Amino acid sequence: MSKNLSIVNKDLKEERDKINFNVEEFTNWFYGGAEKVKEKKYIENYFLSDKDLNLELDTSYLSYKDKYEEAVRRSIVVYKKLYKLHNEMGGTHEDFVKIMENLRFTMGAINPEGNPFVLHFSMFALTIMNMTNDEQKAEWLPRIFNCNILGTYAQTELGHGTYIQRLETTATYDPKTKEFTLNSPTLTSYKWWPGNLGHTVDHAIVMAQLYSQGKCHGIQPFIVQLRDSETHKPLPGIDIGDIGNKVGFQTVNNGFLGFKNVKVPYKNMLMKNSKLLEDGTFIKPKNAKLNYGTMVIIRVHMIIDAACRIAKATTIALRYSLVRRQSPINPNEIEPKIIEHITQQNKIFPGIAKAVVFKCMADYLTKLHLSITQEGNTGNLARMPELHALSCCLKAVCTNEDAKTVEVCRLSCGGHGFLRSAGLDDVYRNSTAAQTYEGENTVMLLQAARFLIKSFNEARNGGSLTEGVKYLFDFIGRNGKREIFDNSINGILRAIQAAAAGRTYIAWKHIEDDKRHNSIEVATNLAGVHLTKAAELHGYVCLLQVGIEEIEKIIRNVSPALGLVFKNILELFAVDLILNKIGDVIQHVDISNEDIEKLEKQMETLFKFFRTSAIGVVDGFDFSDPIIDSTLGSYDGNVYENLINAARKSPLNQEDVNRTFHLYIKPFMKSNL
Ligand SMILES: CCCCCCCC(=O)SCCNC(=O)CCNC(=O)[C@H](O)C(C)(C)COP(=O)(O)OP(=O)(O)OC[C@H]1O[C@@H](n2cnc3c(N)ncnc32)[C@H](O)[C@@H]1OP(=O)(O)O
Ligand SMILES: Cc1cc2nc3c(=O)[nH]c(=O)nc-3n(C[C@H](O)[C@H](O)[C@H](O)COP(=O)(O)OP(=O)(O)OC[C@H]3O[C@@H](n4cnc5c(N)ncnc54)[C@H](O)[C@@H]3O)c2cc1C
Repeated sequence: MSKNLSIVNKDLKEERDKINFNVEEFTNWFYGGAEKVKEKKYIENYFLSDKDLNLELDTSYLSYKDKYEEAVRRSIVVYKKLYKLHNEMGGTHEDFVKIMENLRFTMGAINPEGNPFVLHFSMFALTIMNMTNDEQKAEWLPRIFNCNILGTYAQTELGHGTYIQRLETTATYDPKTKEFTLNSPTLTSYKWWPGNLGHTVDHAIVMAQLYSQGKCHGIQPFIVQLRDSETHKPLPGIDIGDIGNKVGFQTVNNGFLGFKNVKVPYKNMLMKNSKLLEDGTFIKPKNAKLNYGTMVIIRVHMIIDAACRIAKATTIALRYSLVRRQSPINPNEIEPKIIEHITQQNKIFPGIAKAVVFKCMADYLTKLHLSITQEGNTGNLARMPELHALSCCLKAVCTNEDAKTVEVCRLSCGGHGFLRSAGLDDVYRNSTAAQTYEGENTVMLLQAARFLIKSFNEARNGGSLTEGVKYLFDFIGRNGKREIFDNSINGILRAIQAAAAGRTYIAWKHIEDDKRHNSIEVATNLAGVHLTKAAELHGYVCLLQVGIEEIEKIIRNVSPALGLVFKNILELFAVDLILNKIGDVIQHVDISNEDIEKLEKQMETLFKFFRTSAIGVVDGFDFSDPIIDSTLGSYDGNVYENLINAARKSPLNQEDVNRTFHLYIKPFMKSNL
C-alpha cells in the first residue's frame, strides 16, 4: 500500500491498530496474488512518478478545449512509456495485457474525466482481434498495436443506439470496382457518441447495413479510414466532429460522423463471421449475433469496473467517517466519529460487501466468457445465449448498484462530499455513464428476461435448464406453495430465488393472458415492468449464488482471521439484499414479521462485527493516494488540511481582489440603483 509520509490522523491510526486480520492477505486476494500486487504497484509507480505528466495541474479548472488537449498530451506521455515498459518486460502479448490491466486505475488518476484513446485499446482492437479473418489480422493488428493508426467503434447513430438492427448507415457493394460505398442517407443515420471519434482517431470500425446484389444483409462491421494520415484532415465525404459538453466523460472526445459516397475497399469488411464473396454473394454467419461479440466482452469487463468504483467510493466514505466527528450520541460525551451513527454504517458497510461480491462475480464471469469463447472457436455456439443473458443482466444490476452506492457514499460525506476535491464526482459520472453505454440498462434487463421466460417455458415442459436458472424447477415443483423461509445464507438464497422465480411466473402469466388479445410482442411489452423486475431479481440470485460459492472457496484458502471477515462480508451482502427486496420476498416466501425483525437485528450484529474490520478491508483495496485522488479519502486521513490546501489552489484565490469588483460590483454598489 502506498502511504504518504505525513503523520496519520490519530483517530484513523487508532482504527488501524484494532484491525484483527492481515490486510496484505486481503489485498493479495483482491488482485489475484502477491505477484500481481507487486506488478500493480510497480506499474502504477512507473507511470505516476513521471514528472512530464504534470499531475500537479488540477485539470478540473480548465476549459473544455484545454481539458481535452491536456488529456491527449498526458495520454501520449503514458503510451510512450507503456511501449518502453513493454519492451523492458519482454515484449509478449501477455506483458502488454498485464500493463493495460493495471493502467485501468492509473489512467483514471491521470485523466480523471476520461481517456481520449480508450476505444483504440478496447473496442477497436478487440473487434479486429475477434471479427477478422487471418489475412485481415495480419494487415491490421501490427498497425493497431504500434499505434500507426488509431481507431474507435462507431455503431450508435443519432436515431438508434439500442435497436441496432435499424441502423441507417449503408455500405453498398459494387463487384465491378470491388468497393463499398458508405452513405449516411438521413440526419438520424449520423454516427453519434463513439468515444475518441471527434478529433482523436483516424480510423473506425463502422457498423453499416450491407447492400449487395440489390438486397440488404443486415449490419456488418467495416474498417474505415476517416482522416488523412499526415494532415489529420477529414477525408473527402467525411463529416466529423465532437458532440459537445456532456454530464461526464469530458475528455473522451465522443464524436459524430456522416458519410457521403465514401469508398471502402472490399478487404475492409470484417469477414470472420459473415462473408461476402468478391462477386457480391453473401454468406450468412452461423449465428447472426456473432457480430455483437465485442459488446459482450465489454459488458463482462464492466462488472470489475463497477466493483472497483464502489471500492474507491467506499474507501473515501469510510476513511472520512472515521476522522469526522459530529453530533454526540450521548449528550454528555464528546462528539463521536460519525461512523458511530448506525445509519452511517448502514450507508457504507453494505457497499463494501458489494465491492467484494461483485469482484467474485467478475472473476466467475471472466472464466465463463473464456470457456464459452473457446467452445465458440470450435464451432459450438450453444451457450452463447446463456452468456448474452447473464452478461446483460449483470451489466445492468451491477452498474445500477454502482451508481446508487457511489451516490450514497457522496451523501455520507455531507457537504464536503459535494466538493470536487472529495473525488466522488468523477466516480459517480463514470458509474452513471456505465448505466447507459454498452446497452441501456432497462434494455439489458429485458434481454435477460427473454432468456428467463424461455427457461420458464422449458421448465414447465419438463425440458432441461442451464445451471443458473435451475431454481425455476423448484418454483414449479412447489406447485403454488410458498417457499418456507429459514434464516441461513442458503435460506436467504432460496428466498431470493423464490422471489425471482415468482416474478418470472407473474411476467409469464401476464404475457400468456395478454396473448389472447394481442400479439406476443405486444403482450411482452405490456409485461415489461414485471420482466425487468424478474431479471433484476435473477441478477441478485446470480450474485448471491456465486458469492456463496466463491467465498466458501476463499475461506478454505485464507487464514482463519481473514476467513471470518469474508464470512461477515457475505452475510452483510445477503441480509442487506433480502431486506431491500423484502416486498418481492413476502409475495412468494412464507416469512413472518418475527423473521424480518430477526434479519434486522442480524444486520445490527453484523455491523458491530464489521466495525473493526471495515478499515482493513478498504485499506486492502489498496488504492494509493494519487489513484484515490481525494481530500477526504487519503491514507493519512488529514482531511481538514487537505481541504484547505485544495481550496487555496482555486484559481480565484490566486489574487486578493478579482477584476469583476472594479468592473461590475463596485459601480453597481455605488450606483444607488
Ligand atoms: C471501454 C470503455 C468505453 C466503452 C464505451 C461504450 C461503447 C458503446 O456503448 S458501444 C455501443 C453499445 N451498444 C449497445 O450495447 C446496443 C444495445 N443493443 C443490443 O445489443 C441489441 O440491439 C439488442 C441485444 C438489445 C437486441 O438485438 P436484436 O438484434 O434486435 O435482437 P432481438 O431481435 O431482440 O433478439 C434477441 C435475440 O438475439 C439474441 N442475442 C442478442 N444479442 C446477442 C449476443 N450478443 N449474443 C448472443 N445472442 C444474442 C438473444 O439471446 C435473443 O435470442 P432469442 O430470440 O432466441 O430470444
Ligand atoms: C458515455 C457514453 C459513451 C458511449 N460510447 C459509445 C461508443 O464508443 N460507440 C458507440 O457506438 N456508442 C456509444 N455510446 C452509445 C450507447 O451505447 C447508447 O447510447 C446506448 O446503447 C443506449 O442507446 P440509446 O442512446 O439509443 O437509448 P434509447 O434506446 O433511445 O433509450 C431511451 C429510453 O428508451 C428506452 N427503450 C429503448 N428501447 C427499448 C425497448 N426495446 N424496451 C424498453 N425500453 C426501451 C430505454 O430504456 C431508455 O429509457 C455511448 C453512450 C454514452 C452515454
